[in-house]
Amino acid sequence: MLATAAAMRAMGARIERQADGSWQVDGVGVGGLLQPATALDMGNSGTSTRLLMGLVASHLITATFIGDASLSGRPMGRVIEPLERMGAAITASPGGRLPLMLRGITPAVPIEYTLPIASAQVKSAILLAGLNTPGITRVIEPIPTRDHSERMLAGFGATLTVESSPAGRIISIHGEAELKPQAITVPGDPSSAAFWLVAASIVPGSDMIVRNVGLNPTRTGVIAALRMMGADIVELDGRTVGGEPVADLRVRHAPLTAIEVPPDLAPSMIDEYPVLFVAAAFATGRTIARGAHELRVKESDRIATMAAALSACGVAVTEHEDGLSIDGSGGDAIPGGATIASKLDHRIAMSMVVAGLHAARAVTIDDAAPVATSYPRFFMSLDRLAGITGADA
Ligand SMILES: O=C(O)C1=C[C@@H](OP(=O)(O)O)[C@@H](O)[C@H](O)C1
Ligand SMILES: C=C(OP(=O)(O)O)C(=O)O
Repeated sequence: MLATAAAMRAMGARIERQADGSWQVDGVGVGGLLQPATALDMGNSGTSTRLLMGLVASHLITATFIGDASLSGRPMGRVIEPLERMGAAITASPGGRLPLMLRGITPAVPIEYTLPIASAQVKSAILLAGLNTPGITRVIEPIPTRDHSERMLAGFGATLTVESSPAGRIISIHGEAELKPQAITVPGDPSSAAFWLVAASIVPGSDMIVRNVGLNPTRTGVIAALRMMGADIVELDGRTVGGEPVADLRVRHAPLTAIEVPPDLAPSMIDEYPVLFVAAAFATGRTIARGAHELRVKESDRIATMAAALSACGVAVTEHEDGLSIDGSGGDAIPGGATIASKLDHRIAMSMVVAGLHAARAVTIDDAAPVATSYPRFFMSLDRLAGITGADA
């Protein structure tokens, strides 16, 4: 969030954090990002990088995108290819990686693009480029991915249509519409909630309510998988917030049973595999999760990193090219007693903290700073759950 705000400011947008914690953005209008920005430091965030590349692509801006060691190793070819088709000129480091320089163009060329991989980031990058592109820019997604961008763009008044077809979902955006300012309440992130759902499921005696969890159906794969394993998760007070379904979730400790995780859940739980692997480490039997090759190109190689982390804690893990098989403890504490390399990956750090909540010996994370990437208050919430006085969540 902070990296995105800084990058947007560098391009002329006025973005301020308010005293009540909300963000105020004074828009410059579609097409109005006029200031050339030299280096945009995107920190650790692939989403921010890929979406901003899309936004810049249809503006007369030349920007250099840089990031930390993790982000600099991640593939950007997936957005470079469609954005070049729209007319942007992009010079990337070998392998289509950061640092890269992107020269946007106005007017850009509208394209029709079928996503070769299920990626909401690629879809959103193209739609954002399409906002300032004359004509209709179209994305076809054979496998549905999270649809927050479509909901948000429609809510801001973009002319956007979504149709189903035999080829998949077709999302069309008509360029050059003016967007209307809005006040938006952002629901709680289901990816962050997943840590507490697993924590309560594995720690005996737990009974927890996680408030304000976004339950967009394109994001709820982890809840479906945990329920298949026997997790006791109940939705309370279902409502709509910011155009998204939201509920409070009550989760109680429950014995978990191993499953074969259906591969078609992958797009709706891609960021939750690390913590699902932790749940599997406490289940009875062997959990098999395959079809999640995309995990290899996240903040770290999440298949290899989680295999190493769980093995170090005494869990029997078999690594596959596209996932893991994990033999669970049957609900007992895992041995623990290891220092985990989080590899600049927030989800690894938080997942292994959760694993440490029911371990015979301490689980130590070598570097917990990356947690701030997606959940700066994670440790405050944890302290509050543990009843540590003065904690705030
Ligand atoms: O659109 C988004 O905000 C995201 C989409 C996902 O990436 P892909 O859809 O590219 O897999 C996800 O892994 C990432 O953490 C956030
Ligand atoms: C936030 C995440 O990813 P990205 O860096 O791709 O935005 C994530 O994978 O959890």
